[in-house]
Amino acid sequence: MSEAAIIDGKAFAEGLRGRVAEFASQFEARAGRKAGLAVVLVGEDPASQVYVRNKGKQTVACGMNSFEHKLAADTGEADLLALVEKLNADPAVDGILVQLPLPSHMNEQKVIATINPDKDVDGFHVVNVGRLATGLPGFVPCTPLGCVMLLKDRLGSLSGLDAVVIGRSNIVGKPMAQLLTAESCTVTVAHSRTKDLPEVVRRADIVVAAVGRPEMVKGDWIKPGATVIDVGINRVPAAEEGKTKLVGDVDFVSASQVAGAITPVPGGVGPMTIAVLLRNTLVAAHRNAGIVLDENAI
Ligand SMILES: Nc1nc2c(c(=O)[nH]1)N[C@@H](CN(C=O)c1ccc(C(=O)N[C@@H](CCC(=O)O)C(=O)O)cc1)CN2
Repeated sequence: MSEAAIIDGKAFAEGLRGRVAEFASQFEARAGRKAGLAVVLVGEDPASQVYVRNKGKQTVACGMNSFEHKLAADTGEADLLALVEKLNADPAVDGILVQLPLPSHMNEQKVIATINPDKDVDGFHVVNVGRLATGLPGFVPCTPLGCVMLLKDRLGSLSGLDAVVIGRSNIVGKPMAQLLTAESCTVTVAHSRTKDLPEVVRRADIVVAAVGRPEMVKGDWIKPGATVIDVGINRVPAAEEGKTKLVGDVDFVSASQVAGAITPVPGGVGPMTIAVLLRNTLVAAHRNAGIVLDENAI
């Protein structure tokens, strides 16, 4: 059996950002203003700080406005809600994203529910969750939409394929299952209580691992030739004393001996998250300005 093809999410994300930049420039010419994304960070979580910095840089690089709001970790929930309301009312802001996780004294659901669904470029608001579930146009969470883009780029049509999604989070597992169902896959959602998980995974043409457990999915769980999408980003100790490294939820070394194609970590799904966020922001800008956009062209 030959080694799996590597699905290069970093390169795909770069191409997507290039298309966003082209359409962003056309939007500016037609609307007389740039599309704008507001990102709110509460606290000093180091990983979140990096993600927010990268979001700002990539937004500007695509020719859109970036509005960053950094709040102290002890900010009251009411103050965060007031900021979100202000951004809802700001016509320069097309997309609003509150970086997760929030400090434990804040109610994430309440904060997300305060975002105007038509500016909710994360696709986390229940209105957008409902739109996705019923096939209405809305916003789809960035990571699962990025996974589907990679899958369609690799496989073309997904129709009739057996897919297993491991993990049932609101951010990845559940929307992923709905997107794959919309692509006419036969979808199984597996989780910590699934009986004989390796056997369930072995039936799948497409495996999406989003469970948050380092290298849990082993090569002998994978059907030969299957496409494996690894959403996990786990920091673990490296061989060298005192160092760490990133690994996914899939044991890459054994899985890549069996799979037909696989996303690496880093450089697979991760870079798609921000690229899709920029795409969603541009879509929001067109909808908010009443300008028609062929959303499939981006
Ligand atoms: N409001 C949101 N919060 C969070 C989201 C989200 O989509 N919306 N997702 C994650 C974090 N995230 C973006 O916010 C994100 C995660 C990972 C990457 C990425 O490019 N990962 C790289 C590795 C980066 C590294 O070296 O640490 C990769 O996998 O190649 C981008 C964005 C949680 N919060």
